[in-house]
Amino acid sequence: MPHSVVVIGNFDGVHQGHQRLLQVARERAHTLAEGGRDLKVIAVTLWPHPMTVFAADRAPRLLTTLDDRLRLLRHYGADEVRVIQFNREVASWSPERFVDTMVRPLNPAVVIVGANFTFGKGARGTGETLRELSGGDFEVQNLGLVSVGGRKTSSSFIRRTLAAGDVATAAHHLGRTFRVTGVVMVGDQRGHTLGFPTANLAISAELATPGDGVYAGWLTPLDEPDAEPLEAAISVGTNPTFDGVERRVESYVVDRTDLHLYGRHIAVDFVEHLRGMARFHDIDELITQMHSDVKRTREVLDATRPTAGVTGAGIPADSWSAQRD
Ligand SMILES: Cc1cc2nc3c(=O)[nH]c(=O)nc-3n(C[C@H](O)[C@H](O)[C@H](O)COP(=O)(O)O)c2cc1C
Ligand SMILES: Nc1ncnc2c1ncn2[C@@H]1O[C@H](COP(=O)(O)OP(=O)(O)O)[C@@H](O)[C@H]1O
Repeated sequence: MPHSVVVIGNFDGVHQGHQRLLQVARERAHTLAEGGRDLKVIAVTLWPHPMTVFAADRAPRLLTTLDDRLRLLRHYGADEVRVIQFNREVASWSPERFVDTMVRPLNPAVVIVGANFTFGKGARGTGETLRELSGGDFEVQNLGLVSVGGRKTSSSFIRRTLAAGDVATAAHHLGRTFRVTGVVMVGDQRGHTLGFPTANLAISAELATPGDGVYAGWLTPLDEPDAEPLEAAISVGTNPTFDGVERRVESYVVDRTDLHLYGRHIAVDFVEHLRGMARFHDIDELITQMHSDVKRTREVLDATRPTAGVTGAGIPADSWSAQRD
């Protein structure tokens, strides 16, 4: 069996730190080429998130689905992804057993992990443990955490910035805009009356969503090959003006009246936070505010327009949540 380059992690969000790991893995795979061929880069990831197994009520809302995680890991450099189904049994493995079962069979020449990586029972194993357990059979490369704008990139930091509505900072750490996907649901049928029809997505209990507020972003139909991202003013919340109870992501595609989006699979990419969600006592005030949101949306997006063939998230359409239906 030829050697491989292995990267291990949760990889939630496949953020800039994860991307760096994959980039270094690709470089090593090239330098260590055997018989004129780069070694295979294998990403090993855990699913579900370990916290789901130990304290489901404290499990984080994830930045992407498993499906998108796999797609993104491949996009950023993995040739192959191995998913370890995480459960109490796997969690109880000693670091030795973890390495013997999950790492050695991949015949790594080098294993690359991030500085905050832990594994094995009680998360006792670290990069250093991995090095001791290698017995010199493979090299262990322990990478420092990537920082963006003076803050260390981590999935939990990105989750916090999203919860606070700071989608621009989340995007800097993700290396692309934060994206929510889903099938357009029927809402309260009020949007058309207000002059702002919105494509509504239900909010998943398992996945992260930006905090309540109004955002500028992009709506991309995923079930239409080569669909261009459309400018959108996005509202996240319960529509407090109308005493709504259900939290939703509602996107108004700027200046379009010809869209039929019910039942369509779409992606919504968040570019910038415009304001907090407000409760208006007069509907005309809401409408006036929405006009100004749309104006601001145009200004923000004109400055960040993605290039052709690239999704609103800033990466090629076929690498990211593409045409799944
Ligand atoms: C750009 C934008 C801004 C919005 N801002 C608010 C707001 O501040 N307060 C509020 O209650 N609803 C807000 N909404 C949500 C509207 O109330 C909602 O889209 C409307 O009630 C239509 O709901 P429906 O899609 O279920 O028919 C906003 C929607 C958009 C598109
Ligand atoms: N510019 C647009 N942006 C978003 N959706 C639009 C637009 N134009 C038409 N639509 C369609 O209108 C529907 C939303 O209408 P709306 O009155 O807001 O009802 P709902 O309460 O179901 O959201 C969307 O699902 C979509 O099919």
